[in-house]
Amino acid sequence: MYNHYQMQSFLNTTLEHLKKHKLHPIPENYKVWYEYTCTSNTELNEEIDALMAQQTAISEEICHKLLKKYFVSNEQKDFDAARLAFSHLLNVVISQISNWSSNHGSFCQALEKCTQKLNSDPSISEIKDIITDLTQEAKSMADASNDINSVLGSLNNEVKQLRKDLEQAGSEAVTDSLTGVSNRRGLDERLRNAIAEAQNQHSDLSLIMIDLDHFKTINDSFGHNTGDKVLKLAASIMKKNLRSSDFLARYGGEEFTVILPNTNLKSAVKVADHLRKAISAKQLSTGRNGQIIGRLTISAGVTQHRPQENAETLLDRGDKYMYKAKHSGRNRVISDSDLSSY
Ligand SMILES: Nc1nc2c(ncn2[C@@H]2O[C@H](COP(=O)(O)OP(=O)(O)OP(=O)(O)O)[C@@H](O)[C@H]2O)c(=O)[nH]1
Repeated sequence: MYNHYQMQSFLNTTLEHLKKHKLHPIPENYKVWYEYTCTSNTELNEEIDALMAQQTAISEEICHKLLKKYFVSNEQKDFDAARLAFSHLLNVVISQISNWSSNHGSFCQALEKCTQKLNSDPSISEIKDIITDLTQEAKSMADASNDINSVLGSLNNEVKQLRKDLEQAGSEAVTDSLTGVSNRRGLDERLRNAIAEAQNQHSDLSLIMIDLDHFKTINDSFGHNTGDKVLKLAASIMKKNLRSSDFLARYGGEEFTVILPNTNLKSAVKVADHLRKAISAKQLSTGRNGQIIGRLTISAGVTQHRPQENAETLLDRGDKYMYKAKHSGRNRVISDSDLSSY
């Protein structure tokens, strides 16, 4: 375990490397150079040293390759660790800023002392000394202030940029790149929180599992690109037809999940049926030559959270109802009230 000063020095050195190689301070680049600075991975250090010895510029691309090569075995775990290390080091920067601020405060105190001496009826030679001290203090304070202000300014910008990159990386990690709605990871996080809230507040919580019907036929008949567009369209129709408190996620493939906080089963069934109608209302055609795709339908399983139940059981039950809706002919909604034995 590193102490505060070691971490501080790793931070400075890592940032220097990023600056020297003109790399964006994003978590991935940070991970590579932080590991290099800590010399915790001999092979990585040897490879970077060899590249630098050949005068090879360590570009974003090389950083990405190094990241994949040395940390790919458990990418998610490493990425999370990098995010944690990053957050921790941001706190170190913030504490550095506050240290500098308190130094700045002590310069002001020294100045106040000189003023007090001047007010205590000093002799002419004492006044001369005070004036000399005062001039020196004022000069060094001005110098220090300039230095501190410029360091504070650049550090502040650095921190803001790092935080922005970190937030962006965090939000990318929970967003499905095709549809723009939450991905499975984001869903898991949100569902855990929604269950905890429902349990603490004794409130209702329902869930809808949705699967697009015969989606393979769209891909097979019109191509994968058209399939992708249909997926995006389905997600955007659903998003438009949900309240802002509801949470839509792409569960995977052509399956979506909606979390509905403060919603009982009856209302959730109405929402699912509303989504089903909204999606099938649109006659779809391909963009280029306007070939008719037809109407898209969905099968949905709706279930309400039961006391003490975890996310996995809730999702499983919603999934079972959704498959039941498929097997009962598709384009329909099946819920707890239809299948109480599940
Ligand atoms: N275009 C596209 N297709 C996807 C994506 N993810 C999954 N698919 C396709 O979705 C199709 C799902 O097919 P199936 O599981 O057989 O289901 P289905 O054809 O919708 O039939 P039912 O669910 O039984 O109504 C597969 O062909 C997948 O390749 C994606 O991101 N883009």
